[in-house]
Amino acid sequence: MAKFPEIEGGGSLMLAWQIRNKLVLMVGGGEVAAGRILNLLNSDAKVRLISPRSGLNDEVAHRVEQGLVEYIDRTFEPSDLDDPNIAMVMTAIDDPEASTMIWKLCKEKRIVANIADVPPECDFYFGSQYRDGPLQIMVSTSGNGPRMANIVRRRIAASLPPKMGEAIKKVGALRKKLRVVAPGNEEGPKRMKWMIKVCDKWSLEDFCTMEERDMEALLESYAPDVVPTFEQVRLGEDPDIWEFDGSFGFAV
Ligand SMILES: C[C@@]1(CC(=O)O)C2=NC(=C\c3[nH]c(c(CCC(=O)O)c3CC(=O)O)Cc3[nH]c(c(CC(=O)O)c3CCC(=O)O)/C=C3\N/C(=C\2)[C@@H](CCC(=O)O)[C@]3(C)CC(=O)O)/[C@H]1CCC(=O)O
Ligand SMILES: NC(=O)c1ccc[n+]([C@@H]2O[C@H](COP(=O)([O-])OP(=O)(O)OC[C@H]3O[C@@H](n4cnc5c(N)ncnc54)[C@H](O)[C@@H]3O)[C@@H](O)[C@H]2O)c1
Repeated sequence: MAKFPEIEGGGSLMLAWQIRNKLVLMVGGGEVAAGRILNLLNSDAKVRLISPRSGLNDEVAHRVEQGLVEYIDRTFEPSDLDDPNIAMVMTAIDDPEASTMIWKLCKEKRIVANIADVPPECDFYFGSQYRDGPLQIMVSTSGNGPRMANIVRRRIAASLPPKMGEAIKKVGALRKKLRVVAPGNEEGPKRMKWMIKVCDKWSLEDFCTMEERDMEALLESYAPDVVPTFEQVRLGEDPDIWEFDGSFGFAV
C-alpha cells in the first residue's frame, strides 16, 4: 500500500462555504433560480434578485413577497456588478448570450460565478443536496451526470437512521460539554482522542437515542479515559468497571 494517498485529479474541491450575511447576486427568477435561492437562504446569505416580474416562478414570487430577498424588477445591467459587496453571482436565465456576457463581466471583476447548465462558465457547480438540520450531504459527479447525483444522493439519504440531524446536534452539545469538563489547549490531544473513540464505538443509532442524562454519564468516563458502550451508560454501571477496549481510537 502507498505511504501517502494517491493523487486522483479531475475532481471538484468540495467545501462548506460560509456565505452567511454575504451578498449574492441572483440573475433570473425561474424554476432553477427557486432552487438556488432556497439553498442561499438556508445558508443565511443575503440575496439580491434581478429578474423581470413577468418571469418569476411562484416559489420565487413567494420569497419576494415574504421580503426574504432584495428584489430588482428588470433584466440584468452591467452596472449591477459594481457593488463591491457582491461575494458571488449566479445566473439561471433562458438567454445564453446574456449569460455569457454576465460570465465575462464577472471574470473581469474577479467575482466567482455559476452560470446554470453551462459548465465552462462555472467557477463552481451545484450538487444534489440532502439536508437534515446541521447534517448536509452533497453529491457531485463533476458534471458527468446530474441526474445520477440525484439518485446517489437519495440512496445515501435512505441508508441513514431517522433523526440523524438531531443526533448530530446532540454530538455538538456533547462536544461543548466536554470542553467545559476538559477546558484548555493542553487537554486538546486527550479530548480529541476520547471523542474519536466515543464516535467510533457508538453506533449512529446510539447517538440518535442518546439523551441529556446519557451525555452526563458518558462524560464521567473522560477523566479515567475510558469509553463505555451505550448499553453500559444506560445501565448506569460504575465507570470503574468500564474496561479499556484495547483500542486507541484508530484502526490498524
Ligand atoms: C445536481 C443539480 C444541482 C442543482 O442544479 O441544484 C445540477 N443539475 C441538476 C439537475 C439536472 N440538470 C440537468 C438534468 C437533466 C438530466 C441529466 O442531464 O442528467 C437534471 C436532472 C433533473 O432535472 O432532474 C441538465 C444539465 N445540467 C448541466 C447541463 C450542462 C452539461 O452537462 O453540459 C445540463 C444539460 C445537459 C444536456 O443538454 O443534455 C450542468 C450542471 N448541472 C449541475 C447540477 C452541475 C453538475 C452537477 C454534477 O454533475 O454533479 C452543472 C455542471 C453546472 C450547474 O448548473 O451547477 C441538479 C439536481 C438536483 C437534485 O435533484 O438533487
Ligand atoms: N442546473 C440545472 O439543474 C438546470 C436544470 C434545468 C435548466 N437549467 C438551465 O437554467 C436556465 C434557467 O432555467 P429555468 O428553468 O429556471 O428557466 P425559466 O424560464 O423558468 O426562468 C428564466 C428566468 O430568467 C429571467 N431572465 C431572462 N433573461 C433575463 C435577464 N437578461 N436578466 C434577468 N433575468 C432574466 C426570466 O424572467 C425568468 O425569471 C436555463 O438556461 C436552463 O437550461 C439548469
